[in-house]
Amino acid sequence: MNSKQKEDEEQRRRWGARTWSTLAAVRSRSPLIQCITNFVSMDLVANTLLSAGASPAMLHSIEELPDFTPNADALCINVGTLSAAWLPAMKFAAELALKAGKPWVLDPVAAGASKFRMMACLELMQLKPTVVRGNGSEIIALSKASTESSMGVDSSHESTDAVEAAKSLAQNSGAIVAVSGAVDIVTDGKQVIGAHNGVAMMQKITATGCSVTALIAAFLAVDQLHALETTASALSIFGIAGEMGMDAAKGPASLRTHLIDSLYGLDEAAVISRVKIASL
Ligand SMILES: Nc1ncnc2c1ncn2[C@@H]1O[C@H](COP(=O)(O)OP(=O)(O)O)[C@@H](O)[C@H]1O
Ligand SMILES: Cc1ncsc1CCOP(=O)(O)O
Ligand SMILES: [Mg+2]
Repeated sequence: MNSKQKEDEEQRRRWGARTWSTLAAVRSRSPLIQCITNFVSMDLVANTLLSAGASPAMLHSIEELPDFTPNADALCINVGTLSAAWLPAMKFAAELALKAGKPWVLDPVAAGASKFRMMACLELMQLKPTVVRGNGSEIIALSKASTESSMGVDSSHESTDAVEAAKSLAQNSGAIVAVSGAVDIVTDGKQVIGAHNGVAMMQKITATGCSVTALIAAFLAVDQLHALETTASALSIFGIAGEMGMDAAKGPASLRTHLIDSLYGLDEAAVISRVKIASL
């Protein structure tokens, strides 16, 4: 190997060791992750968190938040099935998490679909999420605060189309911004990291994006001081579970099952050998 190849291999090994260490911490500490998420995603999000070793709680009534949110280890807010009835609780939970010094993550599902949804996402962004994770179209729409594309939940952009939008959103909000896709992009507005794990069929399972956002919350619960790197590790782990699940899957339904099983069974050797994270 030449010196560049040796350096790349050393960087890849360091990422593998870091990623495994964070997953091992989630498994040993089983952080309590409060999820205010959409109806479609609740099952897969909860099972993703359980299989990673975390403890999910899908709790969204405003009456319970003062007792519960400050004691959770992280909060995940997802606007997938947003309604005016749910928005006050989302905002109150974010305020409580912020006040308690707990990490919280936002999944701006279909942010550009309507003015109401965009307004809700912008108001939630004001409450300082640690990380925002969306697909390319969602991050571009949010960065421009635009509903002109009036999109659904699926992306019509590649993640690489959204790098500048993600950097701008990170600079303006102070959040780490992650854009999922064939390569998952993570940025703090300056540094840009790429996580190259996963399989395309993951897009054909509803709520995989929601689930990886919740997994980011679980990883932040054990290491919020390195949010940029921790987010890249979570994205890589979920992608590796997809890759290993794909070896046994026949289509999206069986991939959903095998992804959960693979996430549950990940060991150090698989993680160290499969992690593909690098600075872009
Ligand atoms: N073409 C692809 N190749 C590999 N992994 C992908 C691809 N597209 C999406 N993924 C993975 O699937 C998951 C869901 O991503 P995505 O579909 O972009 O989010 P959303 O469901 O919010 O639209 C992420 O973990 C992402 O890394
Ligand atoms: C189909 C749908 N509609 C509202 S939320 C949702 C699930 C979106 O999940 P993901 O963003 O992970 O694809
Ligand atoms: Mg999504």
